[in-house]
This record gives sequence, structure tokens and C-alpha cells, in this order.
Amino acid sequence: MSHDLLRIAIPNKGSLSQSASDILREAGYKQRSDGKQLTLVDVDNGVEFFYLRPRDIALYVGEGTLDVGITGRDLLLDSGAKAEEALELGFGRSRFRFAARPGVIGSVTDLAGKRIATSYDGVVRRYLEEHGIDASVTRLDGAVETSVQLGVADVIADVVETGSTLRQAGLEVFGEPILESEAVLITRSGADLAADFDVFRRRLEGVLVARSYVMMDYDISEERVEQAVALTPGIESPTVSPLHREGWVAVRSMVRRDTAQRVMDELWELGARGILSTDIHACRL
Ligand SMILES: Nc1ncnc2c1ncn2[C@@H]1O[C@H](COP(=O)(O)OP(=O)(O)OP(=O)(O)O)[C@@H](O)[C@H]1O
Ligand SMILES: O=P(O)(O)OC[C@H]1O[C@H](OP(=O)(O)OP(=O)(O)O)[C@H](O)[C@@H]1O
Ligand SMILES: [Mg+2]
Repeated sequence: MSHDLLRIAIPNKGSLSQSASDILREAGYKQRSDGKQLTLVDVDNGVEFFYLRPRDIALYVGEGTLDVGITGRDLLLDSGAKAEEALELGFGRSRFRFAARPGVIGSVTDLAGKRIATSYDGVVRRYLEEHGIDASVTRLDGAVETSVQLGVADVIADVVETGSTLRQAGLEVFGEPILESEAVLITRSGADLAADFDVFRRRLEGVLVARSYVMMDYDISEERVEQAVALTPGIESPTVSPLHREGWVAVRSMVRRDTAQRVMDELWELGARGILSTDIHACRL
């Protein structure tokens, strides 16, 4: 019976865990209330959640044991699992970068012969191979920044968000970021997923759109409507409806949340009135 449910892997701990549960809850799914719970069945929505280490999620999905997972792009690439990205989720953003004590390394070519510590040895070994650099890689579980001070490594490759951990350890980044990461929805490569996966993905897409857009309504005179619509082109096309007032129309369009205030100012300048911006709670586009 429970095999008809879509089986979804979710981070049980770490940076991605809370945000993953939040987006699922916003998409209408049940989530655990106890941080120690291992699995959760949401029969009404036809899904079962498995709370796993984010590092292991790509393996379960790549093997086909679980249908879908939420993990970091960096972890997916590090795992080498046969899984692929189905949707970028917009949280857990970070860069994966090399760092060392100031002045030790000028550019990535100076990595030759150095000792590199990292928790992402798969990503680092591949990078070195692609750049034809011969260096030794030590895999550590975490707190990688401290390894330089302790004399275990000359260089680290690690997740950088604000950079404050690096600063504390007296390290500086060098070279271009090895990769840009964020939380992603993953599925098995080449998997022929059932319709229930499409429903799941559409729900999450709906949350992402609802988070980044507002609905804008305003009234404008007919002769200015083309200029106004150019400011609010929407995702598909704005709705323009007649108003009882002669020569005026009502416009309804989706606007990116981060530009909404500026767009409202410009609409006002153009002569629009009754300008309203409303949150979208959910949508299917
Ligand atoms: N400070 C951070 N900011 C944003 N994303 C991060 C940060 N630290 C780790 N991540 C992301 O979280 C994922 C790793 O999750 P994981 O739970 O293993 O590590 P963690 O969040 O560092 O947890 P832990 O407490 O176990 O060290 C990766 O995708 C990584 O890019
Ligand atoms: O640039 P920042 O904002 O400082 O964030 C980056 C740090 O956050 C994570 O560490 P975490 O606290 O998860 O510890 P860990 O190294 O043991 O994983 C990551 O591994 C970096 O060390
Ligand atoms: Mg960590």
C-alpha cells in the first residue's frame, strides 16, 4: 500500500533542514514536529518523507531507493551518484572555494604539491584532475578551517557563505569559486517519474513563485495603458479589464517582489491610481 506513495528524502539536520521543511509545509505537506522523527507518511498528499543526512540523500535517490530528494548541489556533485537536478530551491546558497593563509597561494597553479583539506574530496579531486594539478587531498568531516592552524593542511576547500568562519581562522579565499551551490530537488538520472512527481514539483514551484512575486492591481487611463503595461509585463501577460469610469482600465499583473515598491512609484508617476500590491500564497502557472 505505502509503495504507491512518492518517497521523498529530506535533510534531517544541518543548514538545509529547517528551510526544506518550511518550503514543504508552505506547499501543503505535513512535516515532522519532533526533530528526531525518522519518517513521516502524509497519506492525504500521497507522499512519504524520509529524514536523512543531506550527504546521503543523493545516494538513495541515485540508487532508486527513494524517488526524490532535497540536498545541496555541492553534495550531489561530491557524491558522484546517478542523480540529477530537477529544480533549484533558492535557499542554502553558498560558494565552494579554496582558501589559505594570506600570501601563501597566488593562484590555483600554486596548488601543485600542496596539502588540501576538505569535506568534499570528490569535488576537489575532480577539479584538480580537470586542471592537471597534482596535490594531496585529505578528507575531513567538518571544521575544515582549523586544519591549517593545526598544521594538517596548507590549503582548504570549503563552503563559504558570509566568510566569517574563514576570517576567524585567518584564511583568505583565492581563485574563482569552484562551484556555486544551493538546495536542489533531485531525481534519479533518466528516471521515468510518475505523474505524482510532477504534482510535487509543481507545488514547490508554486511556493517559489509565491515567494518572489506579488500581485499588483491598478487603474490607469486608456491612453497610458501601454506604458504602464511595459512596467508590469507580468509572467505571461497582464489582465486588462474595462472600468465603469469612461476611458479608464484596471490592470492586474504579477511583479517581482524585490522591484514592487519601485514599480509602484513609477506607476504613480505615470498617473496610475488605486495601486495595490498583494501577497500570493500559492499558485500554479
Ligand atoms: N553556512 C552555510 N550557508 C549556506 N549553506 C550551507 C552552509 N553550510 C553548509 N551549507 C550547505 O549545507 C549542505 C551541507 O549540509 P550538512 O548538513 O552536511 O552541513 P552543515 O549544514 O554544515 O551541517 P553540520 O551541522 O552537520 O555541519 C551543503 O549543501 C552546503 O552547501
Ligand atoms: O562563510 P560562513 O558564513 O562562515 O559559513 C561557512 C561555514 O559554515 C559551514 O560550517 P558548519 O557550521 O556547518 O560547520 P562544519 O564545518 O563542521 O560543517 C561551512 O562548512 C563553513 O565552515
Ligand atoms: Mg557543516
